Amino acid sequence: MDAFDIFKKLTQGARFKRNSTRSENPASTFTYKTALPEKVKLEDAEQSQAQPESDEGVDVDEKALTLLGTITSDKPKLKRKKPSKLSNEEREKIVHEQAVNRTRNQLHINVSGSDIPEPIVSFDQLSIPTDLIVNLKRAGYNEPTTIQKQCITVMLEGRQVLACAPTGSGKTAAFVVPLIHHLKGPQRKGFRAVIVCPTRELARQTQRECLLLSLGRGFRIHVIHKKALTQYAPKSSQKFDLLVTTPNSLCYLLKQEPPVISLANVEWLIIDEADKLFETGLNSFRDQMEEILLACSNKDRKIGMFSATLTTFVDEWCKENMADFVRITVGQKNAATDLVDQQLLFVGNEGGKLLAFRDIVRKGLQPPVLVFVQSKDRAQQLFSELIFDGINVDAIHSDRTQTQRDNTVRCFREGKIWVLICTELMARGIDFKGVNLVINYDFPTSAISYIHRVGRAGRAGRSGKAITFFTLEDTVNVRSIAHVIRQSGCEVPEYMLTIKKRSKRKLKKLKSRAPRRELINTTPAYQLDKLSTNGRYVKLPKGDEKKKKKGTVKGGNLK
Ligand SMILES: Nc1ncnc2c1ncn2[C@@H]1O[C@H](COP(=O)(O)OP(=O)(O)OP(=O)(O)O)[C@@H](O)[C@H]1O
Repeated sequence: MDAFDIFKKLTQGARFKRNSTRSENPASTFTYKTALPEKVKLEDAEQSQAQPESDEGVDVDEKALTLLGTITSDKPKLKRKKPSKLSNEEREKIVHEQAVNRTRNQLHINVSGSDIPEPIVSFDQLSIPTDLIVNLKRAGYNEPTTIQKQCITVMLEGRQVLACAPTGSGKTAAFVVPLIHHLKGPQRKGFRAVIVCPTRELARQTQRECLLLSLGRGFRIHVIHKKALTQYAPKSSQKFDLLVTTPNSLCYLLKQEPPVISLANVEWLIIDEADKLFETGLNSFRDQMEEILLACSNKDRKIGMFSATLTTFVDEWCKENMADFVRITVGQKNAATDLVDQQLLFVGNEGGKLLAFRDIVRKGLQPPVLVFVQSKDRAQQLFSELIFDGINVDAIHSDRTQTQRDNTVRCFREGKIWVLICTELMARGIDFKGVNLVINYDFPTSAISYIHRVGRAGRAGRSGKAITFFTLEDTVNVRSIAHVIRQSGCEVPEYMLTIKKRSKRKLKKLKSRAPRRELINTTPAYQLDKLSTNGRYVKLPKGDEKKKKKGTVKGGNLK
């Protein structure tokens, strides 16, 4: 759709006087889009990065930008022929385009870019070798999900993409299938594709999906692990075709003198959870991403950006750095999945949270359940409380060793752990099959964080439930999340939507630092033998310590 089409749509039904400006394309006079810098450099962009969400959870200005983002005044002005002067071929083309647009509307697919291939209905329509189709079916993917319908065709044509689709909607396969198709088979030329993800757990999961969908092709797909970081040899990387990595691990290898890894042959760079990887602030990945982009020095390198939530910065960056890219959005941008029944629960104070949690357990817990807290200390504290409740519970966070993290994830996947307490580490991308319930024990610090947390349930078309606790202190932050919940079709009490807005500065502060909270602890003071100030260690009451040794106390193995 060009500027003229958009102007026509926006002014449908309006009458215009004949005047001297009639020959001009009126859309070109729109000034919604501010001029962009010559080249948006990663480090310059801090200023231009919009808040991921406004007070309402979704950036309204950003929406306007998306709608009008494709309008650029330097586009050649198209002279529209009168319908009567169109050739049959031209008329057929228009009818076809209208049919494709109708299909996209029905699927809630929004695209921008030029010459975008139409969405497929079934995998069989793809011009890819049958072994890939067989692998898809073997994985249980009988029909493409909405994002796959549009994204796979676009990427198969070698086009760069920026794709935003709800959590659990199959974005991974949407980029893995075209990648495998483009890489064809192993070539021993070193890495030709790199997938960057924010956590190692997600990298491992993506590696598994790559292996599953490329079965029979003989690809060597590598995830850099801690041991390999010290033993990595440039020669060994020649054997591999595809690298799935976190920015930290990859940059560690790139920084070695001499560098132990080369990305010069990379043809495709996939940035999963793009908004997270391009975020600014303390411990952000922005600098590493810049290094990685520079290291992928092949001039024909293509980029694919994926996430369930996107920021204006990512959008602007793509416009400036990715030639002829296609933007694909499925459903509403920055919205929570509508497959999850969401509820906000007022619990009064910190003590009320434990009562509410135990009440949920008493009414009947349907595992697997994920419980999100705001810090690793709180994960440990909650674990120490729940371990005596007779629930198979464990906790995962960045202070645990990689082996512990891997074991915990495996046990949770196998159903040996029913309740997994986790931090933001597990909020993005992780696909635990059939999570029935997500509990936000600690209120998320932003609407974006909320969207990803609740998105651990309601995946691949299944339904799920999310309960978010809030205390008196959290009340002022409820509004933005209440709007997200309402937007995804769930009910929220009217008063929550009208709570006084917080200033942008306060929201930004909250996003970077979660509020201080009381320790999670119900042990009476006289039994608190040694509770360290950071609440990390609660000495077990006497009898229980023995029980634990005997293995009669259910629970994980937090150290
Ligand atoms: N075509 C399909 N048919 C059935 N299931 C599918 C299909 N494609 C993907 N899935 C399944 O859907 C689930 C979610 O997929 P995936 O993890 O790729 O979602 P996502 O969109 O990347 O989510 P997130 O935004 O949370 O990272 C996975 O269990 C995957 O196996």
